[in-house]
Amino acid sequence: MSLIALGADHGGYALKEAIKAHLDELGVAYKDFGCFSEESVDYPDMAAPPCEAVVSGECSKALLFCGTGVGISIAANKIKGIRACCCSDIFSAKYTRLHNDANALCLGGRVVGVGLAIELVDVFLNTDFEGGRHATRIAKVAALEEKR
Ligand SMILES: O=C(CO)[C@H](O)[C@H](O)COP(=O)(O)O
Repeated sequence: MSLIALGADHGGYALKEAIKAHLDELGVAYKDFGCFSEESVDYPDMAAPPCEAVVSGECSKALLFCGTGVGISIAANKIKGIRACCCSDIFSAKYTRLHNDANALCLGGRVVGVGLAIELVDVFLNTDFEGGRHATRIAKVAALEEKR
């Protein structure tokens, strides 16, 4: 598995650290774009560097964390080429890969526990895009980006 980009604000910092320990156990390589403490930071600032690493091809996917997972997903989805999904259930984490080819998973450190977060990350990282009719729809999403 290629390099995974990690990013978090202070509300997601502790969960990011827990997921790093899990990725270490699995031997999955990652690049941590911060934050590096629970000092307050702004989630748009923390979303941009890992998402840009995905868009540039340096990293294959991003795992993003804030308090709810929502703010950092909103910010991530402003970056051209990013398809970010905020998930707290396994079905959505699986289908956002199968149908949406999501390249960023956003988790809420104040919403999900470590055990569920690990399962969400595992299904997200290990599920491939189905393509076919879904590729047509992804192309239409990309066309919407071009209109901005
Ligand atoms: O979840 C978030 C964004 O969606 C942030 O982590 C949350 O808003 C931070 O809140 P506070 O500054 O009160 O710690």
